[in-house]
Amino acid sequence: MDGQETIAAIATPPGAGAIGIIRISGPGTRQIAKAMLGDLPPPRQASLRSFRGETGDVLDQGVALWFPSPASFTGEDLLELQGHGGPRLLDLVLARVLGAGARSARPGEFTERAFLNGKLDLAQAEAIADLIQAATATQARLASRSLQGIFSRHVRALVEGLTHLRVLIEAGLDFPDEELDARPVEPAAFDELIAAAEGLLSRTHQGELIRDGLMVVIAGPPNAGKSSLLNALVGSDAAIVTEIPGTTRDLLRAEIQLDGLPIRLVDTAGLRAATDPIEQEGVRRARAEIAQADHVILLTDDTQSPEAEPSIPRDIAEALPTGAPITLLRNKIDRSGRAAGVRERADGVTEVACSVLTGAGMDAFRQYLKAVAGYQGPDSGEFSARRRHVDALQRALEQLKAARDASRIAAAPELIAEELRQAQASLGEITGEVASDELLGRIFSEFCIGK
Ligand SMILES: Nc1nc2c(ncn2[C@@H]2O[C@H](COP(=O)(O)OP(=O)(O)OP(=O)(O)O)[C@@H](O)[C@H]2O)c(=O)[nH]1
Ligand SMILES: [K+]
Ligand SMILES: [Mg+2]
Repeated sequence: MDGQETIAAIATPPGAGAIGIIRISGPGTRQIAKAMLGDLPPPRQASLRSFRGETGDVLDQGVALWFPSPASFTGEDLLELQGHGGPRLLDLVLARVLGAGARSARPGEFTERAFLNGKLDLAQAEAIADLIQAATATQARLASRSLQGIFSRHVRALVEGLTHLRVLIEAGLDFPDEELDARPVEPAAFDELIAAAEGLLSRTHQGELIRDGLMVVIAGPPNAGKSSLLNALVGSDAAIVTEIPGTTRDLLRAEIQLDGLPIRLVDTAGLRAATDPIEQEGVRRARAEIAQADHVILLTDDTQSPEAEPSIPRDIAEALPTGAPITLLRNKIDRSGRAAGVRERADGVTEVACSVLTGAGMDAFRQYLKAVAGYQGPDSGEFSARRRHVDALQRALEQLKAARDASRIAAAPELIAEELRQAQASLGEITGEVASDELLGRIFSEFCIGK
């Protein structure tokens, strides 16, 4: 983006409100300010002004805030007009600004310019969107910390350590004849960096869990008690429960929080070879959800086969995304007589025995859900993070380990240097030093207009 165009947008939410704010940024802002306000207000001071139309008529009166470049949010000349919050009035004032040479801003374009002008890095820019979209107090608190640059500082510290290693290794490449320090960098030199990367990855994962949570799909044969489980977790009669098998056909979604961990629950149609076309479609949808789940809870009715060790059907196990756990929940133990609890079987399957109806074993099940996700509680979060941050850190960690392995077998220093260079590039994706236009487009299009 060239930053040559001047952009404008209404920055306050749609609808009537006490105050409505219009934001203008870019090289034409100064001209627009003079045309509409009569003069350029003193920088960074609230100034009462009339906002004038093309013929000099007063459209509104309010506070004008003038931030000359570079000391502004975007780094460009920026003007904020704070007038009355009537939607028609705001449209009028915006039309006037556009008529004076600005164009409508795209979603997130102000923040994108702030990023491109070095006012904040990419992780901080994402934190702005997270702050605005935060649904819980914890999410807001962590997004605010990311916006303050707490996450970015951790990433930068890692990059610094990495750069130090690169300098040592690449110096050897550039001056191979100098005998002074021709000894290869010890593998131990990588260990500290790898430990730091592992620590940051774990904290980033907590931040991602608190921001995005996970999707848990409740599946199993008809009448196992899937909808009853959804209702018990939600704490209300969200789903229809009857003793008739095949009650649920549509997918039913509900969001819950376990101790600050957001969980998107999906109740599904009972899995069986249905003849009814509506139920068939329900089963098809259930399978499609399983294929996208972060965790599948497979219910069985324990009164049906209390003696057997129920197995996980192969087709279900294979439909799951790689790495997503599947848990067997033996329900209705109030009637089968089994003791409540969580146990890991010899074949590696984790089994939860509980009664959704009486609540026996349900607390242990809730604890188990958190533990499987690796969630350490609301206080474990230090900053907000996204999936792409976790992925980038994971890649950097693998590249660091590859560099250490290469140094262990005394591989060519070029190889070690290349792994380190790639690790640094992975970390650079988080803060945006390395970012494709496609990635930027994806990130900023999620913003609201005027931000
Ligand atoms: N005794 C007992 N009955 C239960 C328990 N959980 C559910 N039920 C009963 O089992 C029956 C079926 O429950 P649902 O929740 O509708 O089962 P479902 O798996 O959603 O069934 P479909 O939607 O038809 O596939 C209902 O009569 C429930 O009251 C339990 O823990 N103990
Ligand atoms: K049912
Ligand atoms: Mg149901």
